[in-house]
Amino acid sequence: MTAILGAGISGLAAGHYLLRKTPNLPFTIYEATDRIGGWIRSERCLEHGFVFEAGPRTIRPKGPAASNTLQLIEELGLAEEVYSISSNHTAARNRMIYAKGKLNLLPNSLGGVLKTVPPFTKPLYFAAFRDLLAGRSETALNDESMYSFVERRFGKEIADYAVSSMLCGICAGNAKEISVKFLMKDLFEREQRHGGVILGLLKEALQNRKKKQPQSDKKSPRSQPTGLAERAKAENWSIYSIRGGLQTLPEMLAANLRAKGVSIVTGTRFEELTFGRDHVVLRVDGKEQQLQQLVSSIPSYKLAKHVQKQHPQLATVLSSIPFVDVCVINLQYRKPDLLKQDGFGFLVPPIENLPILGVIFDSCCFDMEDNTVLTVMMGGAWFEKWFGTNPSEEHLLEVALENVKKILHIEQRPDSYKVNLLRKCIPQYTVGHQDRVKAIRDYVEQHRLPIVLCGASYDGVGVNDVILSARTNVEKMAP
Ligand SMILES: Cc1cc2nc3c(=O)[nH]c(=O)nc-3n(C[C@H](O)[C@H](O)[C@H](O)COP(=O)(O)OP(=O)(O)OC[C@H]3O[C@@H](n4cnc5c(N)ncnc54)[C@H](O)[C@@H]3O)c2cc1C
Ligand SMILES: C=Cc1c2[nH]c(c1C)Cc1[nH]c(c(CCC(=O)O)c1C)Cc1[nH]c(c(C)c1CCC(=O)O)Cc1[nH]c(c(C)c1C=C)C2
Repeated sequence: MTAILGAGISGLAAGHYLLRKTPNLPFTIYEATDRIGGWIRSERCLEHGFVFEAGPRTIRPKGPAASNTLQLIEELGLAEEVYSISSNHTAARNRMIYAKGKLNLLPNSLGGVLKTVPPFTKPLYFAAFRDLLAGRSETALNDESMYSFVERRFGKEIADYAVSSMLCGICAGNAKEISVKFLMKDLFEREQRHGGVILGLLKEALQNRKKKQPQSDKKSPRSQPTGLAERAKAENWSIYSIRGGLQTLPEMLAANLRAKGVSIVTGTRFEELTFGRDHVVLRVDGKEQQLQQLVSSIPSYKLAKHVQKQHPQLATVLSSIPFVDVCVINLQYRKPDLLKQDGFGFLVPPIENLPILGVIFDSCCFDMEDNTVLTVMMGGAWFEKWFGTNPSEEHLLEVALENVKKILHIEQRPDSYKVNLLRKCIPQYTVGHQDRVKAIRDYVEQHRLPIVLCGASYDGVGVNDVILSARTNVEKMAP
């Protein structure tokens, strides 16, 4: 017997891959809340034709992890429900940052890199020169913060405006705390190896030319694009979602699993986890079950509580991965075209010292009939600084509306809104994260604990990453 803890997207994906690996092995998925999907939550207003997404709304189609998600979508028969946004759509081209009192379009072409574009005071290619001239870091580093790496190599402006905003828009995190390996592992390793990022890129390009080895020879079977991934490439998708909201994806996964006999139990809490030799005992709602293996897709800090008694050392590392709170406020105005500028939305760099992280222009990305729909995101690494520990919904809404008025000049009240306070929703891959995850997995292996870990706490925070994390870790399980 096997069980999966958590029915967020990673737990459900783990179920999908487990069923494929061992079709005759019975298993149950236990979910603590009364719904499936975890942070993926779409509230559909059929009457007025719009969707409020409380969590993720778009998925990236490029790269091996992305191809894996597209393959899953095809396997679930959802290919025709995909809603794609091509790279030349305004929602893909226009990403903005609010800085120095106005919205600034980020460069999306080579031309933009050659000119001086506000809020930057020099053309962006200057940053490449800076890296070439900066030389090697004085001491070899194992890890450092994203901010410190980018400031050292490319300068303070790039660190303050480009990288700090990008991190807000991916993990609601502080670039001064997040590990450079979270998004720039390759660049960091190039610097450590070659003494510079651009220098490393140039040297490697030369070496590759000498070897004349076609890249395609090196691809693993998993990264070979299949049907939908080929279509995404041919149609030049920038991002995509699913009609009716992203929640369709976990819903279809769950329906598919249930149709094949998998039991998904919601509203249940497992009380105790006891590891024995080659088995694990799970106590759920007063009943004990002996399992050969367990897949945990729940957040690391929650798992920590359950292993604390038997494995305090493991619990300490698990609970050392920090998480932040994000407030997501959806706003709907029953009037189209309230926005003066089309685009995906804007981010606010922390140096601006404003209480919002950014705003997504949902109705520019997706067809929302005659509505303007926006999502304001607030908090993250700065949640307590701005909102204390227990802010009221009214206060959060007023802060969001004040900033929408100030930045987007929308003065009217929304026709409908939803305030979602998502506690501990995004793990922070702070400096040392890679070593922490290695320590966790080494401990599990050395103590032969029959548990497999997947989900956002370990191998990446995007939807693609957590689905791939589920697949990779389930495929590694003993038969
Ligand atoms: C505001 C926001 C915006 C985002 N935007 C994007 C985006 O645009 N694109 C993108 O790719 N990604 C985005 N993400 C990230 C993505 O949504 C998450 O990484 C992903 O949904 C995490 O899935 P998961 O299954 O690992 O974890 P979760 O969704 O946290 O699922 C874990 C499940 O385990 C359950 N659980 C917890 N404890 C127990 C227990 N003791 N017993 C049983 N069950 C338990 C929980 O209730 C939950 O259902 C965003 C995330 C947030 C919060
Ligand atoms: C302001 C808060 C957040 C916004 N989105 C997220 C948060 C926390 C979460 C999120 N967004 C993206 C990912 C990663 C997906 C992946 O890599 O698989 C996550 C976890 C995608 C993303 N969104 C923005 C950027 C620059 C990225 C990186 C990938 C890409 O280029 O698509 C921009 C962006 N995010 C938010 C806003 C307001 C925004 C504005 C331009 C909100």
